[in-house]
Amino acid sequence: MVSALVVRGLDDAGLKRFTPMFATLSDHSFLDLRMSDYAAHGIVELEDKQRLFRLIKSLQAQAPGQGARQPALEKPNALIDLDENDGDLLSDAGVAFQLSPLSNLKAAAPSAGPAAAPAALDDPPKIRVVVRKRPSSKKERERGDEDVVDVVAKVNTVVVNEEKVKVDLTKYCERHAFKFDEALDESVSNEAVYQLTVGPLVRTLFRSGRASCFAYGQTGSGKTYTMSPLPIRASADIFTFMAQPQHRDIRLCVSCFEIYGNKVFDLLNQRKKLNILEDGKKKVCVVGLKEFEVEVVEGVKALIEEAGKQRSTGSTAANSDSSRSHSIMQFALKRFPAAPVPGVVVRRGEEPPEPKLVGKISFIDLAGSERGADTFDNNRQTRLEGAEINKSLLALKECIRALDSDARHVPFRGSKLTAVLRDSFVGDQARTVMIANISPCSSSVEHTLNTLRYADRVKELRKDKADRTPGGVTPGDDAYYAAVARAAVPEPDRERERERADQRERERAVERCPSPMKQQAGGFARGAPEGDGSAAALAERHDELMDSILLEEESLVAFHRAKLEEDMETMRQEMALLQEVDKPGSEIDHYVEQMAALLLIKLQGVQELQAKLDTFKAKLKEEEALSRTVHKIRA
Ligand SMILES: Nc1ncnc2c1ncn2[C@@H]1O[C@H](COP(=O)(O)OP(=O)(O)OP(=O)(O)O)[C@@H](O)[C@H]1O
Repeated sequence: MVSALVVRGLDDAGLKRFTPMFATLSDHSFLDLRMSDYAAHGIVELEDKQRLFRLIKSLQAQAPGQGARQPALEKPNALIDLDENDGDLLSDAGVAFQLSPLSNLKAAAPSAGPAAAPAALDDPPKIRVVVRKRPSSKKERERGDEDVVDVVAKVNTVVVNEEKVKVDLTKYCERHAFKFDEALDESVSNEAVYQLTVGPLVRTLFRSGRASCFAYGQTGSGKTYTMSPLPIRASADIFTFMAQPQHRDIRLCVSCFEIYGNKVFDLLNQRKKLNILEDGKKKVCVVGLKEFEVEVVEGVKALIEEAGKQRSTGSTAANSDSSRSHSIMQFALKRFPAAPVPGVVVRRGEEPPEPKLVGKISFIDLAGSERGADTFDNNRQTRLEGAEINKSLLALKECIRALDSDARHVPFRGSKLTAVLRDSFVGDQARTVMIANISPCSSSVEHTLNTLRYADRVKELRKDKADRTPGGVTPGDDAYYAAVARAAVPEPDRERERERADQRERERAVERCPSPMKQQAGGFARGAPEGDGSAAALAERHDELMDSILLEEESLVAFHRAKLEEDMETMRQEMALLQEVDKPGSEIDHYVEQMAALLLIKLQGVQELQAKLDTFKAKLKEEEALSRTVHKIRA
């Protein structure tokens, strides 16, 4: 007979009337029910099936040893109508932040709350890579855009069926299989996503944990849909922990900012531009970022809503509302010193100490991954943004790989994004979850493969390599998929492909360093392209140029600002000199000498600024010409 836990779960899921139908089952058999069994228990309506599926998933996710207990999933027939959810992210999030049926039960139990989670989740792995496939939309189905992605949840494998054409014009299907820590199909709810990703990280925050959760994928693959509910849901668990006596002095502080191009903006303070500085202890600070103390889930929800409104989007040739920025929401758990006793005067120098950071988690909704390729068409601004996106996604991958392989050096300086997330990548307490979002459609197959390759490479340095080797699939009812998962991509080919990509990345990384190699790139920028004039070679040179433009843009603006301050100082000295010369008995020789010195300073300043501007302008011109040439060759 099912336990009271399941009975309550059915009740909360709106399936109370079906409880008698499961009366003869044990909890174990209930959790192993497949969709084809539902009808035998009276569940025939689509909506009821969906509810039951989510309930089982949610209970499985929280059951001890859940990883091993996943039943083989059948391919659901587009249970979720994508269009019904369009534009309704926060209302979805609103549903998701309510505790799952199981969490409700836990909260009611004596050893309640997230603290009662299974021991296996007590020390989550350093990184987890999870893939989530979104359902196809009504529009996509209507235009016959086929679903080419199979998720074999039982073995956490994603299979992409890519249609190809031979030279004799016959069609064939190339299958690509990838294995991840978790492969989630279109029927998996946001609640289940939370339980499998961020949920286990929350407790670590109360033990000095530093966590980050990234949503990666092409535009429209479901990043925002996946990411928006996670902080809301996490805050519900955080508040439950905070209610425990040992955590009463801890408070939740929320901030949210955006990296757009290579600039940082506060999304909770009218998009105020922010600066990033590294202090003496190598701590990277986002200067002036506004932080809000929040006490209820609704508060977090309101802040997400506000940040969403402020998040900027740019228009591109391909998509008029694509997301071209990384948005980062941070939760800082801070321990506040006891409040001063009322009436007791605090003397100067005896102010209470600053609040102490206990734990931190960042939720990062990344820019559309395909935007990194926007480097040839469109206007210059879009090209520069594309280059910055490319650079940051590459740097991010390297940082996560370094974290996973316990590397001593974490290359967080590779981009603004990784620089601001530095503390998530260093130290024993750092934990990262990458959620790679994919579209099911045949029209997106190339981007889907790129996303899966990126996610695959993020985890490939893992020490426990056996854990990530494709295969190990038990033949049975999933024999077809098992065969595909093992045999689709021959391992030597994959190795060769990885080596080639590694080589390319290494070459680019060298170019980014301020070294003689870098100066060569600068030399190229000034001179005419030499040697190989093929599109690939030009594109590579264009990449280098973009990198140096991005770096120099910042230094040019900083130099201009510094010069302006110098000018103001010179002006003050000129004013003083003028006042002095007007006084009776002033020495004209002194005036002439001083004035000449000040003019020289001004002149040198203008010349230096002009030289920097000319160099920069030449690079812009060069970039423009090169991007047009590559675009033409490729068109
Ligand atoms: N798992 C899902 N279930 C149902 N609908 C989904 C799911 N994932 C995404 N969608 C829907 O797909 C559409 C695109 O999703 P979303 O806006 O999250 O994409 P995105 O990757 O954030 O795109 P962008 O990079 O442009 O911000 C939305 O209408 C969203 O509601």
